[in-house]
Amino acid sequence: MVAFRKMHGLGNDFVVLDARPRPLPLPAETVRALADRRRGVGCDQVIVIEPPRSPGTDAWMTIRNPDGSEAEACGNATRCVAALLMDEAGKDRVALGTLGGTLRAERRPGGLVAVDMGTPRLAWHEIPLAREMDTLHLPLARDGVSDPAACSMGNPHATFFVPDVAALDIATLGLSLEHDPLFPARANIGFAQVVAPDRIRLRMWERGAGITLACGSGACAAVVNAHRRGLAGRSAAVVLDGGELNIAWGEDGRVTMTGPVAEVFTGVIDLPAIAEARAA
Ligand SMILES: N[C@H](CCC[C@H](N)C(=O)O)C(=O)O
Repeated sequence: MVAFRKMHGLGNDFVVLDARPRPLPLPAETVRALADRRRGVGCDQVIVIEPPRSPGTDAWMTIRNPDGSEAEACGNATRCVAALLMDEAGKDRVALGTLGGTLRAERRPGGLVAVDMGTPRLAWHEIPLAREMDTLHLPLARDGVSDPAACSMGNPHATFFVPDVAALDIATLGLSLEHDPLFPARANIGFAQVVAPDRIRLRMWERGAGITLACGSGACAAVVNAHRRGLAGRSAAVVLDGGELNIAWGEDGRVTMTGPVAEVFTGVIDLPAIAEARAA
């Protein structure tokens, strides 16, 4: 049996496992079973805390999508795991190693957590895209949306700017765009309505997960891409279905994301058993 914590950031929810005491091999079918909202615990991502892999970091964080794929970044989960580690150690700041780089987090008033999400990667091959092009204007369109901007926060993001996010069929658009051949590693798809230079309404289709109530890296990408397009300032409140994140793209090039965290319940689970039961 393995203990887990159920956490979320603005409703973007996670099953958090702790593999620091001992390795926790997670084959794709086990991740899919854990994330299954009817036959498992249910979550948007499975997060595994592992021993640190580089000096100066407190732990390593592995991010798995419900389809079993691994992601390089997860802003909302980073806040949750950072809060967990700070509470555990009685510290006010921690550093987490991820595939997307080292992320430093610290407590903010009101139970909020701020994460330095690093510098966005803006070149076509860093997103990555299938061929050389201007990442500010991608030749991509579907019903009613076109001309997105792209950047990477460690994970790939395309942001479409639209007049009314409520009018879009995100499920249909998102599924098709995530798998467009322009994105050799697929992509997270954001639909952003710039309400004001410091306020963006954002709905997300996440790579490997589908529609989520919030996406931290997606919120960072939306502010970066909006600013690059001259549509917003360097900081903005990003209003997602699940609530608001504060995003600031500093003059130093680094993006800071600030938002809440929540732990809902804990439990124990037999990982091999749920994978077998789901496969039955
Ligand atoms: N689906 C994303 C990972 C989770 C990102 C999101 N939950 C966040 O808060 O950043 C990807 O495959 O890149």
